[in-house]
Amino acid sequence: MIHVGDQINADNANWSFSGDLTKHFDQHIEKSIPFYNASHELGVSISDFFLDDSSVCYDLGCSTGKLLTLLAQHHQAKRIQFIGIDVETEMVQYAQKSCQNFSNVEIREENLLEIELEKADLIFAYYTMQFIKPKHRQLLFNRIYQSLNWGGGFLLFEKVRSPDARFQDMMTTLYNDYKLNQGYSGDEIIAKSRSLKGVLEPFSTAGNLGLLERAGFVDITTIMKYICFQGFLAIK
Ligand SMILES: C[S@@+](CC[C@H](N)C(=O)[O-])C[C@H]1O[C@@H](n2cnc3c(N)ncnc32)[C@H](O)[C@@H]1O
Repeated sequence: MIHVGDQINADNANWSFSGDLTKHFDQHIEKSIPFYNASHELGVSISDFFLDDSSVCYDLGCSTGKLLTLLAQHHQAKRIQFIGIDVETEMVQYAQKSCQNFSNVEIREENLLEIELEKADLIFAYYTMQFIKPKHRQLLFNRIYQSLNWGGGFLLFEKVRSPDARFQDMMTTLYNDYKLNQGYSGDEIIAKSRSLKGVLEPFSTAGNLGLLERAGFVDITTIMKYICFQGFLAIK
């Protein structure tokens, strides 16, 4: 029997990266995040400044392994060790398949909150930290800083909140327009934002800079910004 409110509650605060989403994930994220492919391409170009033959490079929250395949292709001639980490079994299995032709790419099923990171020259976290509970987030930024070699880079892409309510209203409206233009219906947009309650928790630009600085980063720049999406490059 269906009770009043069942439908409303079905999509409330229950977003998950598991199950069927994996198969459509790349299409879904490309449609949902402006300049998503461009942000990957930029990351690959920037990696030239940090990676050499002996480097370790992490992709934290690697999902389907798309960025790792681009990186591994780009650096084919080098013996870089690429490590992707994701907590969702289906994502990990999908990523392992996508990356199976690259012997130097390893995908690990691990919770970022429970692992030790090896010394690395470059760490990517694209739209992942926003899913780490705020109470744990600083700890993870600290670990990222500690695991980087001196001169190593951290590429962080996040959805960001605005510095005040007027800007936030504008950005929400602009982003809703963007999603409508991408073919999402109003119902789909509302259902997704309801499902993300308490799961996706974006910080503002200043909030992210605070996390980076408290972790120890001094040299930080913005490499991309569009509506409510921002890419930061921090160098140790
Ligand atoms: C928005 S997706 C990341 C997209 C991906 N980085 C890309 O560039 O296409 C967020 C990913 O982070 C993973 N994730 C969330 N919390 C995690 C955690 N505690 N440990 C490991 N992975 C986590 C999710 O399973 C999901 O695959």
